[in-house]
Amino acid sequence: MICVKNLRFGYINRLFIENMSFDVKKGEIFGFLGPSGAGKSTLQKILTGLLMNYQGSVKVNGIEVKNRNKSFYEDIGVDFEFPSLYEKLTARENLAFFASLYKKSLDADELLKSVGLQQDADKRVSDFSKGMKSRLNFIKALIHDPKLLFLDEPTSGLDPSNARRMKDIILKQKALGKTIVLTTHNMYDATELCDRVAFIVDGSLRALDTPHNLIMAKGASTIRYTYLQDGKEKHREMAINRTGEDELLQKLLKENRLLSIHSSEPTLNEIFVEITGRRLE
Ligand SMILES: Nc1ncnc2c1ncn2[C@@H]1O[C@H](COP(=O)(O)OP(=O)(O)OP(=O)(O)O)[C@@H](O)[C@H]1O
Repeated sequence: MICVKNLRFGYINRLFIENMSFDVKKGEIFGFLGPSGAGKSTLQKILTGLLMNYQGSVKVNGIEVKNRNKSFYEDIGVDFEFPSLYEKLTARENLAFFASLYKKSLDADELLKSVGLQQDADKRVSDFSKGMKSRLNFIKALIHDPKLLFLDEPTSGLDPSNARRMKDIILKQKALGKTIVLTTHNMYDATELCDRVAFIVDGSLRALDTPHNLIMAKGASTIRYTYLQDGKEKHREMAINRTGEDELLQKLLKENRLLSIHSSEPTLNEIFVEITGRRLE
């Protein structure tokens, strides 16, 4: 769906992105994960044809982005971080306007309902809260039923229940066969939503794999168990792949003396720090 080869790009004289290559497959949720200023939005802008003076090849839907024409956007939905809505129009009027720019359009009421804005459909956007605007901006990206969605920080600024609603819609879009490219600094979102994530730092791609592989490649998970000894609660921690060698654990299991046992994997955040030497926040 997306094929980037030897991409090079700079805002001024100096190259910011040097020789980056990656593919995004049809039907996957692909995440750019990185700290502020890493280049996530820059990449999104290149992929969506907003920054055209790149070198190398960037093909989206089979089209070299530099040579895009108007129909390029028929199959692309974009929800970038700052809402781009007409404040004097109502939510419904905004959707009708944006739908008129495309050949195809979905039912506006259904979309408004999906993000809990059905009661606010006829209110002016100027009277919307930040979270309401961001939900409307999100369905604006879906109005023409695009095959490919670009989302910039889709859950940022949303309360937990609306963030959940947004993530469910993203997963539903994937189930419909859509390809989704999203940026985030939120490792929980990346772990939950993304089939594959690219770690981006200072305009370069430092790792690219499934969240599970990235986590598992960096050593075994640990287990922590608690038991009673001489009337006192004690605990012990060890690598999950060494449990067979732990005589105490075998003994406690045999004597039914374990009080609790937990496993803990490193988080994607810890892996990010280990690979890139940088924190996500
Ligand atoms: N229009 C521009 N002109 C010059 N430099 C820019 C421009 N836009 C972004 N940059 C620089 O490019 C770098 C990457 O910015 P970008 O917005 O892509 O980062 P990001 O990873 O999306 O950050 P955030 O998570 O804060 O949105 C930063 O150093 C930024 O200052």
